[in-house]
Amino acid sequence: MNIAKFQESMYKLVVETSTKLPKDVRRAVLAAKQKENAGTSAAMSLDTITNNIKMADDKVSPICQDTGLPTFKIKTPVGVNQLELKEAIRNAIVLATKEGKLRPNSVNSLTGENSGDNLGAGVPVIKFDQWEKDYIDVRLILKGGGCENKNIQYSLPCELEGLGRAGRDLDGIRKCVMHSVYQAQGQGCSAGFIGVGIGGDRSSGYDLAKEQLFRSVEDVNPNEDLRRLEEYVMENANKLGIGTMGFGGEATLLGCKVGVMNRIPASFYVSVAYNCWAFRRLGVSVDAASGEINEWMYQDGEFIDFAADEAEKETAASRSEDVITLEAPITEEKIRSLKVGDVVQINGLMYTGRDAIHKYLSDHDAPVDLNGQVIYHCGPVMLKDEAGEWHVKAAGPTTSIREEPYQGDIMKKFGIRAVIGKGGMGPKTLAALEEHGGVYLNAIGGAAQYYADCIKGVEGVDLMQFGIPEAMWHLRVEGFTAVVTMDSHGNSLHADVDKSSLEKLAQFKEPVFK
Ligand SMILES: O=C(O)C[C@H](O)C(=O)O
Ligand code: SF4
Repeated sequence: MNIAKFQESMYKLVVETSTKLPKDVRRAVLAAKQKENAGTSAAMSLDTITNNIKMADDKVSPICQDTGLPTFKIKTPVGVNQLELKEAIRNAIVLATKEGKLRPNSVNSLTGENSGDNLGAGVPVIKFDQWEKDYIDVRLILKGGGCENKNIQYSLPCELEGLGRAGRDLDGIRKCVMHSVYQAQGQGCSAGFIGVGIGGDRSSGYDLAKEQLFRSVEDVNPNEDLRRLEEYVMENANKLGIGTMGFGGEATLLGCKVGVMNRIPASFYVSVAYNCWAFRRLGVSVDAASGEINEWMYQDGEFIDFAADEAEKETAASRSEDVITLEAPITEEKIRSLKVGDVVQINGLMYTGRDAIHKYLSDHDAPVDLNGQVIYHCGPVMLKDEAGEWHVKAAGPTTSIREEPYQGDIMKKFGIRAVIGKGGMGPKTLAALEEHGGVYLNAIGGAAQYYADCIKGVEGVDLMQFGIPEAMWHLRVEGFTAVVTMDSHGNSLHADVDKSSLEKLAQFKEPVFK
């Protein structure tokens, strides 16, 4: 085996997976776009998403800033040295991180230290199997944290909100799968894809669910019951009205793949792996002697370019005359004039802050004056040039709900007027927005290239001890578009969509599969 060539092939696989969505996924995104109603927030989000896909293609830059937990599944002919392959993959990952194709994403779970190169205990995940064929099959998935957090495992029988009892049969499974889409709301950057694993134990059930994400979006399940289930879920989950980013709308689910394995008598698990629209998984077959790529997987059929009429166009929102401009410091009066549904464009400074910063700010002073300022829930991909200047390579929003325990208190403590993130926040933050005069702005999750393009300068950074994604970056932006989804008058689009989708979920209570 030419191991240097193999390493080069793995580097190509990593870069391609991070920067270019596969053909089957692109077709699913296009189909969603075609059924969304023009002029809605969901349609605007899909425009931003397709612009972003195109920008990532052109710049060979990460589609989304979150590299996820890189997971490789490899099949080798008998006799291939797997240790050697592992080392080559680790080298390829380090190189791709250095070049800004991946975000340094490997964090010591006890100390919080970011290794900086995407290596660390158990990371990346590399799983081997042997087979009788004479070539190597390597599949890679980069599944981000926001959608990973929306995975769910059901133990049957159980009671499900909206759907009642789910028993140990196909109809109980159907209810779990419908519920899994409801509970994700927009937080995993819907419209998403789900892999479902029926049976196994808690760990093999999730493995089976994730395995389904390696199927082509367009394949047909050879098991007749599972085919019916997949089709049922695709048809009906899209009636829940959750829509892209949870803004409400027609496209909630882009793919559903179900697999089954045996279980033991006492356990009956249904495990669901949720993947965002930025469904980055690819595969290659590699020649076992030369180490070269023979073939790319998931790349049959038509390539949707999202080009020409889309890429050059600004988003629907930024063309609209109703866009409200915000520039920090923002007054309370201005914030109180905003209401749910307003589209805003931010110019000027904003500060990133996510998990580590929120915890830090809850019991420390802020390193900068945050009065009237904007906090962006974002962990960007950053690169330093030779002159020591920082550049933003990808910078979409992160899931805001993780900051729910801190957000309201921090806004009041420091006088912050606006927070930007995705997926919305809960009742504690909503109450604080009303009391203090604050607003929650929902940016388009995964649109890391689109937002990186709005960032015109990096003016500083604080708290670098938390690592690149968690530091407080001072960003100068222009035309940064987001939607008001929680205002200072007690309104939350997220609470409304949750409520209406729960009502819709209840339509699916009656048995379907006998
Ligand atoms: O870590 C991130 O950048 C974001 C994460 O993928 C998320 O969806 O919240
Ligand atoms: S930010 Fe959204 S698109 Fe990116 S990995 Fe997280 S869930 Fe996926």
